[in-house]
Amino acid sequence: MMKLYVETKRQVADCILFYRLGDFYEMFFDDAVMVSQELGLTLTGKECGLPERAPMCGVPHHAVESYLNKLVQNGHKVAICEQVEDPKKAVGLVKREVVRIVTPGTNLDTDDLDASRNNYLMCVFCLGEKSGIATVDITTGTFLVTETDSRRKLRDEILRFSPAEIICNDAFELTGLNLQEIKDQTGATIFTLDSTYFDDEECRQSIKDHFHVGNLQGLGLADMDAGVAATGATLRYLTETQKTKLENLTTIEPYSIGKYMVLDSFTRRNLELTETLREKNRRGSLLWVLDKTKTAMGARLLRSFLEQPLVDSEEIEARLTAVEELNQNAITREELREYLGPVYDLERLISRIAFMTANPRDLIALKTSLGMVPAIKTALQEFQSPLLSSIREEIDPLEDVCSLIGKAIVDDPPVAVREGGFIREGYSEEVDHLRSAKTDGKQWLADIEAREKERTGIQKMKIRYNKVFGYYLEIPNSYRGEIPQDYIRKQTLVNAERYITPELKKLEETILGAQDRLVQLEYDLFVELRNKISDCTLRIQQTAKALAQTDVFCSLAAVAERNRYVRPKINTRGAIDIREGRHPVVEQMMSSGEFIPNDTVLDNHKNRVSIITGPNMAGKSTYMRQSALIVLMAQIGSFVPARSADIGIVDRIFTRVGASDDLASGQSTFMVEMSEVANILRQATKNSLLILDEIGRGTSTYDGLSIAWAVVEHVADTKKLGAKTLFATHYHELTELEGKIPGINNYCIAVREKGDDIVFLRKIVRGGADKSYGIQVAKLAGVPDDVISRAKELAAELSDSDITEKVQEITETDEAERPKKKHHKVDEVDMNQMSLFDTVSDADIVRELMEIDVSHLTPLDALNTIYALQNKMKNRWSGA
Ligand SMILES: Nc1ncnc2c1ncn2[C@@H]1O[C@H](COP(=O)(O)OP(=O)(O)OP(=O)(O)O)[C@@H](O)[C@H]1O
Repeated sequence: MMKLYVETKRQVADCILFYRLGDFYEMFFDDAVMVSQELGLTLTGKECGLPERAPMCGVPHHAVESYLNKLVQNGHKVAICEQVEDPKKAVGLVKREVVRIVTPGTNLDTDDLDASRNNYLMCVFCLGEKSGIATVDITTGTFLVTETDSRRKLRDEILRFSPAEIICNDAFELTGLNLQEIKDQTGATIFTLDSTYFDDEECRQSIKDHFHVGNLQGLGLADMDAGVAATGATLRYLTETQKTKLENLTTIEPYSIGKYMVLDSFTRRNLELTETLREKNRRGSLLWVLDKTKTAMGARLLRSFLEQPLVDSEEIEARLTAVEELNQNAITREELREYLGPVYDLERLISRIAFMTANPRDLIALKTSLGMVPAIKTALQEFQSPLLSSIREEIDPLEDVCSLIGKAIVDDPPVAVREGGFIREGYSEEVDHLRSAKTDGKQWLADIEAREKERTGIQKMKIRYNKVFGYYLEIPNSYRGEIPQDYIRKQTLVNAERYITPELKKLEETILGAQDRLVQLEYDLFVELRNKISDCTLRIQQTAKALAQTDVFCSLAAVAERNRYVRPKINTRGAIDIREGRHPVVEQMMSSGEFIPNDTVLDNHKNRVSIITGPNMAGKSTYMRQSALIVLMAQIGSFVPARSADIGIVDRIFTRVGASDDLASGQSTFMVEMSEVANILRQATKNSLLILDEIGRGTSTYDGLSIAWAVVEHVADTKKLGAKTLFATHYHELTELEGKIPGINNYCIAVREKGDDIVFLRKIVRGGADKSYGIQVAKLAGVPDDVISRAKELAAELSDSDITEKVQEITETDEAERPKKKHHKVDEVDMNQMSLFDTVSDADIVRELMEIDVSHLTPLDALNTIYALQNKMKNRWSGA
């Protein structure tokens, strides 16, 4: 046995080998040591003909999937070796072979996967500057392919898909991409394949064979040499690991990277698109606000919308029109959402069917889901927009498949296909007969006994059973002369004789073999049915896709209605004009008070760069992120949180927000900040939107200010970059640039001084703030009083020698040429806003206090809320 094991292990040297022996899967040698360490299993030894016993550990076969999943999640490949029938030998003879290889990107055990995200395997083929990227999710049948000439875009694509596994040629490691960063950010395991996987001719042939086409033109792959290599290698890798036909990969979708807005991983993270920056929670992300989908397919599609906003105005408008129609016809939309409720994950179900791992319950889930499809298709008739009409066209009611399952499988079947008991009565005569044999057998025997008594007149005959003869007729010796000729004598006892008849033996066979035959027959019928459904994979996949889209657009429309979003206008002039915009997440997370809306005006001319100043905690970051999120939402086809919004399409959004240490890569906070800045300045175009928050704060004041200054000059200069930019800073000196460089405007977030304290007004106004109020905010945060007083003393001393003078030297220009700077005394701004605070009553304040959901407040929000309430109270009593 050990010899066979060692031979098998040699074939799958890069895998952990799970070797089935009886009811256990066993591992030996290094595999055993590694698995025992990673899974905490006991390590024992086995005689192997060597002086030392072979290290060994094992897992019971019924629990193998969970052990296997853990290993795969840890980045291992696992090969399963089992006994299979040997077609070359006589029936019943078996051989051992590897039946399946499970890897992180090819794990089919969907129960252990997050339904709201894809499990991608990505194949990267690099040749010179070019890379072909094939991305596949075998649990859903998604298969995408693209090419790029840019390393940066390759990295962005990898990070965008966040694959569980990357397979590549050896040139990938030479691309200069930071593989550790890729592994850290995606959690992907990277395996390098040998060059034979990427052989051009073989790749072309395997693609043609798989998709049953004569040439690659029809698949859209004709001009994609690198894409073809990546696709061909993917098909070979999947065939080798799955050891079966890849029936659910029915289509391949070539796409161009330029079709989508570029969002690098920092931006996705900083804007908290799918999870929050710190806790990595879904709650608090944009996805959390927008995802009111009813199906797992819809949830996955919406996530991919967020990760790849569009740049084509027609496509964006088409989505917006669909959302608008669903928004206006709320009754039918809610009807649709109700119909979508019972729809299971059709994409994953059909993959399980194609890979022959689906059980009877999966088929019932499919039937339940398909049962909703005709109603969804009918409801969609109410909508006329081109996108919703084409979605309706794509939906196949699949009534044939639904009724086939309905006729064949009972409504509440057992999970295990080997237990039987799931074929519906009336579907197969034989099944019905075998079932009756089990339950009606006794009656059949009684009927025979009665009939034979009648026929022979032997009233004392009895049908009995023993293990030696099975069923027999026992007749007392006194009737010996009346025994019919067709009775076959089997045994003579002292007082009686035992007989059998052909009829009795046949019945015995039926009764005794019924259970085994029934289970086998039900299994065969199930496999036949599963294969029939598998033939409909493409139809089911197309319908699933259409249902996922319906779900996403309904969700966007429902969220728009619930949160009072408006349809944005889309323009290609590059002008962004958001009136009374709100932060989609912060406004949902607020447990008390109202979110204060703000305007954003940016264009490619007079309003290119906004320098935003204001105290800490004033709301600068919130304002900048909300502007970026509104642009992004518009470009995925969503309504936006604003009174009105005119959005000039941007090709990229870049953010540099806050300080983030990257200790793992040995980089300091400032180093990380500067590499992000460098990346932005190199990658951004004049059609990009830049969100730069406190550039340069991670170093000394002079250096920081100089860097921030130079960056502003660079982004504002149309000869250099000229990108639309929101730039928040505590360097008030930067406000000097307004009027000096065209396109730069100062804004500040207003606060009001109240004695020694400040009131946050959250309103953005033109002009620069003239004070930073850092000490007041420190006081708010609970810094001890003596430290605060000392800080005030020092601030008074330092103000005389502050760097403003220095800056004025640098910026010395003809004052007459400069437009008058609009420095606001914050006390003067927005008095309307302030009166809001002054007119509340005690009862209002108490009510507001009572309504606070303390369990959902962060400490900072709590502090803010208490402070706001306290101020209202102070205002009231000082006014009284
Ligand atoms: N428009 C608004 N309406 C209501 N609350 C707001 C608004 N803007 C911001 N806030 C609240 O103020 C808090 C602080 O905002 P934010 O972090 O944007 O301030 P900041 O000016 O960037 O601070 P810092 O300079 O210290 O980074 C937010 O957590 C949010 O709860």
